[in-house]
Amino acid sequence: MSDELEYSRDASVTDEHAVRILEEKIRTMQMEAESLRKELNYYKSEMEKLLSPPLIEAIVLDILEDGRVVVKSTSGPNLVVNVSGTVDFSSIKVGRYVALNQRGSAVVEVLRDRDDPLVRSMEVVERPNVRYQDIGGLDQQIQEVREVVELPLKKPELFKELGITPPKGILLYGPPGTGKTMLAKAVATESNASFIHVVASEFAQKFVGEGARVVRDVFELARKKAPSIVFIDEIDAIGAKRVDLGTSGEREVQRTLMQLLAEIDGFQPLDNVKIIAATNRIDILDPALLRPGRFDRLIEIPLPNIEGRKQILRIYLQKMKVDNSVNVDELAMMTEGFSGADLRNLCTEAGYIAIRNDSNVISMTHFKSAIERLRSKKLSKEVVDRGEKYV
Ligand SMILES: Nc1ncnc2c1ncn2[C@@H]1O[C@H](COP(=O)(O)OP(=O)(O)OP(=O)(O)O)[C@@H](O)[C@H]1O
Repeated sequence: MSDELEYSRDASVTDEHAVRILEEKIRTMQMEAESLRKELNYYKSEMEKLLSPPLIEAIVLDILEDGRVVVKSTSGPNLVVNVSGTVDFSSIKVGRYVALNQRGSAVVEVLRDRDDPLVRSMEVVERPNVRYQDIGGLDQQIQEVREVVELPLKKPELFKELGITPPKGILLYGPPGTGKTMLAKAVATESNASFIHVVASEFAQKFVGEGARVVRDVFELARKKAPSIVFIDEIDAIGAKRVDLGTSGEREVQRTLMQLLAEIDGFQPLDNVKIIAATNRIDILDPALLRPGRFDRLIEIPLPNIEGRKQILRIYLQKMKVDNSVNVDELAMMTEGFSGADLRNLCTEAGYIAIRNDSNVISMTHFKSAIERLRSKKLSKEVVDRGEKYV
């Protein structure tokens, strides 16, 4: 091969390499340009936001037939305004917060519904459908709740006549999954009362700065829906013993608790609103909650004993297709330490095992496998709860 040929091959390899490098550079720069373009758009839109005039917040009071609405601006008079064509008219409702343009002449935006989070963490059931007979192993507790909640709601005159005051609030305490919520719902059903279910831990978290207002709203609703039962689950989230109130979060929880106490104190024992609270941690509750006239009737809802477990199992088994091998007494003996919720899960699990085994009826063998499975699940959960899990 001549020197000349060798040189020209070398030159063409070098050129190819240079082209590849240049192409790579172009690609990188194109990507940079794209990202700079995005950044530019972001800053442009931020600048627009800063320069745009502020809107006026208002609440809708009425919707007129001609398509205009009456609003009350949060700091001013009532106004009759038009609704901008960009707004979905069907989303405008009385009581909804909207934004008016700067001149205050038209609704230009419908704002997030303020009540949304409240509604989400508060369930209102006009008539729950849990009955006393759906609850197993709590006969004595049911009896007590009937006397102190159901009877005063149904027959207040009886108490007036005899001159006795029933408790305004009762506290159900005991381990998770033992039927506290069920019991509260059942009293509401049997007393023909509305059931307002609030989870205290949720509103302590969700309503930063608004806990006290939410408590007020809950009780206002309870009065409107009376006869009613306000069920406050996990009350320890707002009713734990006072800590040193160093942080604003602690002060907030404290304000929520004070409002709750004020609401309870505002009721008369024979008003047709009753408060049932529930906790797994009675040991940490603020004694202020347990003073006479507040939650002064404490009812323990323990894990079911063997008789209780039999009763609960019977409730669930009667709805299931089981064969003759299934022995309730034996199952109750094998499930020491199980809560009502665990027993319900056991029945469901046994059903799944039967399905997996192509069986159209549930047998004792299915139950035994389900117990094994649930026991090991419970065990690993306990380990995790105690923080003993190795990672
Ligand atoms: N005593 C019981 N009888 C029948 N079913 C029960 C019983 N206890 C619990 N269950 C079943 O377990 C489910 C959960 O129970 P529930 O919510 O009432 O427990 P809880 O004590 O309120 O628990 P938590 O403290 O976790 O809120 C119920 O919906 C029901 O299916």
